[in-house]
Amino acid sequence: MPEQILLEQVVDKVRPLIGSGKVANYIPALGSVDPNKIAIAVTTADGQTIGAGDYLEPFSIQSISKVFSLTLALSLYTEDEIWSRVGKEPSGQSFNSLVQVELERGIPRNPFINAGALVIADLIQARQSAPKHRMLEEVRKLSGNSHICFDKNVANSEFKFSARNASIAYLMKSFGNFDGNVDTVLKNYFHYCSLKMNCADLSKAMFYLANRGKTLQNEQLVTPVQTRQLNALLATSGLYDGAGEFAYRVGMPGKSGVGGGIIAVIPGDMSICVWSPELDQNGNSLAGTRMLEHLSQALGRSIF
Ligand SMILES: NC(=O)CC[C@H](N)C(=O)O
Repeated sequence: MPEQILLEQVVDKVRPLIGSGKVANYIPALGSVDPNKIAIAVTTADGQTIGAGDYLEPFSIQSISKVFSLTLALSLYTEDEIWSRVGKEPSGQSFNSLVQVELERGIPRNPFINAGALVIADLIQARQSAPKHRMLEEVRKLSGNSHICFDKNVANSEFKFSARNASIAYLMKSFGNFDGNVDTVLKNYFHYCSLKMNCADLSKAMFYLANRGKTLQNEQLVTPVQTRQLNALLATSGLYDGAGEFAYRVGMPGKSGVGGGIIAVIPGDMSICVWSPELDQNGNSLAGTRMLEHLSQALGRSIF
């Protein structure tokens, strides 16, 4: 199990990499984040959370929310209902690619690229009243932090510059794979992405992925088999077009977001969250990936 001192060493080792990536600015409200922030937090099998760096500072979780929405959809729909509308394969394309949706007739490759997450948000919208509020309640419960909020500024900024995501949704609609009102579903999806959480919150909230589906509060959120399946999808598609490189260097199921956060899991042992806002060319946190690589080497742990 990692000790506090190890987490501090990991942060110190990687800090010099700040300056070699690029903060996402295609969502204008994200562009103003301080690139010098760096953090790691780990929740271990005994339920303890430790952290180093800015691990109590909230950031925009962005696509990490796609893990929460898929988990939620699994509780609302049968497997067939979900997997007839979205695939389970790595995309090999950027996270917001439009061409693949056209070529594959409106069925997104997996639930972690934008097209797939929009289908999942469409499914949630069809079965839940107040989906934004319900998601907020869920993440507050999973992390034990009742102060978690949406960042309205980020959500509105994304909606204002939503041409690409709206195009993806309309293209899927043209193939009959999108039922709801596009603007309504986009607004829900952007709110999920705009959730502000810190590394400690996220490592706690993702604990169920390391604990056979049981949350820190000892609730069975998904079954042990579903947990294994979620981790398999995270290992193959959680880091977009960088999933192979991430598997090679880090060797854990993981999910990144363009806010610079990455969550990762060692099943049975721990859930981890790192944060550093500058991204690599695939849209994954550059120093964040490196922190996970150092941690996995120091612990001698990987799923492979
Ligand atoms: N990779 C990401 O984190 C992308 C999420 C972002 N909200 C988008 O839709 O573009």
